[in-house]
Amino acid sequence: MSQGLRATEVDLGGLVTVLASHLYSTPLVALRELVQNGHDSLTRRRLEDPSGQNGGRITVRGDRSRGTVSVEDGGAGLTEPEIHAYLATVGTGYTRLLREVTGSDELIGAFGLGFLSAFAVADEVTVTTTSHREPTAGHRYRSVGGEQYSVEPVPARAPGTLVELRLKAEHAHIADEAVLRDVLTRYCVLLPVPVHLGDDPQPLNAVPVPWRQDPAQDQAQDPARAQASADPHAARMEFAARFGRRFEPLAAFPVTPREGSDATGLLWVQDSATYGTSDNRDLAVYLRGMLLSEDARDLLPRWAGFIGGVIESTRLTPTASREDLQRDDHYRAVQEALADAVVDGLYETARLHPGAWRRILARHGQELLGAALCDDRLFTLLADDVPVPTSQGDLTAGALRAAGGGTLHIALGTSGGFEEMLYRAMQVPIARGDRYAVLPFLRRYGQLRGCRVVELGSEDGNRALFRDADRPLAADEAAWLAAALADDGEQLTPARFAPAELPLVLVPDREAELKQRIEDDQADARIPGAALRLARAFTARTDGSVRARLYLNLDSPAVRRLLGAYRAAHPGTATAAGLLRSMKVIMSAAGGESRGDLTAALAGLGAAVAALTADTGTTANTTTANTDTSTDRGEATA
Ligand SMILES: Nc1ncnc2c1ncn2[C@@H]1O[C@H](COP(=O)(O)OP(=O)(O)OP(=O)(O)O)[C@@H](O)[C@H]1O
Repeated sequence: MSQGLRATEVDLGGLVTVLASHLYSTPLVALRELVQNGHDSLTRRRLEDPSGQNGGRITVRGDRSRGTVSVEDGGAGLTEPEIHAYLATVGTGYTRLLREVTGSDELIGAFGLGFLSAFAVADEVTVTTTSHREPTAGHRYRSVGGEQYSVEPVPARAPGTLVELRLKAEHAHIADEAVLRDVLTRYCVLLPVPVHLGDDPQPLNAVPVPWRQDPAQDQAQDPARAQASADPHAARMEFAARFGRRFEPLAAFPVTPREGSDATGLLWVQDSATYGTSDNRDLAVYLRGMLLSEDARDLLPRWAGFIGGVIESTRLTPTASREDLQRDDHYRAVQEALADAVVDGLYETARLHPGAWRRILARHGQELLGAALCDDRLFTLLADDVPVPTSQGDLTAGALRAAGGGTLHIALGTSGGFEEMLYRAMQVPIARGDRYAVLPFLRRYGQLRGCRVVELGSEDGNRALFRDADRPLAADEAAWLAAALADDGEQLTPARFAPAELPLVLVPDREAELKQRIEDDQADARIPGAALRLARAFTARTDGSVRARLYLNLDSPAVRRLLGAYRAAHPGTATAAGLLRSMKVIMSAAGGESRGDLTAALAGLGAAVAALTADTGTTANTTTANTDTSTDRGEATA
């Protein structure tokens, strides 16, 4: 076996295909790479010939009928040896060498790969170029597929380069002006050189970049920019409105360098009706003016689903495709800086732009509740402002507390049911603890402001609301009431509560409900094992046999009369009890709690009305009918 060193073979054809077609997520990236080469070439020319032409531009043209796109620059151009050494050599570029020599951080290219992406969209690529160092010589590079190429002399042109693509049939749409405008506006918005589409005299990237504005310099150079930098808030809003494709901005605030992060840019609150679980984070990252990542949402905090933005940073390291970022220390530093910038920006908005702040609270209330729990400063900012959904519409925690006489009332169930009715009767708003983040937010608010929190549906909460009856009922009375009023799984609990007009309240045991749901979900195998074990640990103390507590209000005149009638063996006792029971079942059905037999309850109601309006002679029959209904359910009767 040979021990000598051998050269690794490269299958150039395969490599070109991989690089051209699989490195980038979208073939449109080819446009970005060609515009970037134009920019670097203009920069090269300025660095090599500082006294020469100033400015320079890039022009992109599309011709749908011919199926071509061209990118032209007035930059440094290439000599023939440079064509061979840099343009046609994969992995080598003059741009990187130039950066190393000059230390310029304006140059974008680094890998010597970008040009190959032209072959992802084009069958044939032609490059016609004249170097500013040899202004009398012209060269034309031509390649079909990228694997082989030719270079021939052509008449000299003004220094610079014209790259022409003959598009593959499947990419012919790229030549459409609308497509080019859309893609290039986004790619080039931060490029310092003007990029023109066709003969349009207005560059695609003419929008003033608010975080790059220097009032003194702008005043000297451009009145429009000077105006923009005089009103930074208006300039930010305009940039955000133009850039944010999906949503209108409600407020925009700057990203500034801070410890470990050089990121600058703009963040804005999107005017989208988002919900707790929606993630509309939208962040574009630019490196030296070129779009690097269209969707860098992970740089934004997870809770900031309503934030859009643009940042630029020279410390974030791109992957070779320049579409994603290395997850290194700088990445994490920028993540922290952006979280701070969002919180600072929200503070600034609350302080300086109350109208916008109100709209943000109204639009993103639910998400902000969750966000407040993830960030202490945000919690402090939002604690008294953010709306909480309640039975009386959205209220701030402070208003909820004031209306509850200093207590925050929170329902744990999903529907109003009797709980809500109780509170309606008391005219106390009750927070919807089943909604996203409401319960933990209010618990924390209660701690912060030192106020009582009653969670209705939990044992503790119920105890706080329904005072124990001070004198227990006689055993036979309690047993009779339970039989006459409670359905299966309901535990009758004599109590005292306001308002006195309310005779009874059925409060489902939310923990038992949860247990039931977990068992059902498990039957459907929807809960993964680990989650199920956790949930079970939580519901272990609930045996599940008591699904609801039926609180009987001993302060209620109706209940007192009923007990008096029972003690006096009044003939209407069973009718009256049946009426209350029917009312309970009907109301819980109306509240979305299907407990008890609704049909029997409705029939019971009819029977009671009949009994109450009957002649004395027929009362006994009706009472018997009601008694029969009870017996059918296997319960004791009076
Ligand atoms: N329009 C142009 N004008 C002058 N030189 C060019 C032009 N386009 C490409 N080149 C030369 O060809 C080289 C290779 O270009 P290519 O786009 O493949 O890589 P790059 O720009 O150097 O790096 P990257 O892969 O990071 O974009 C460049 O470094 C530059 O020297």
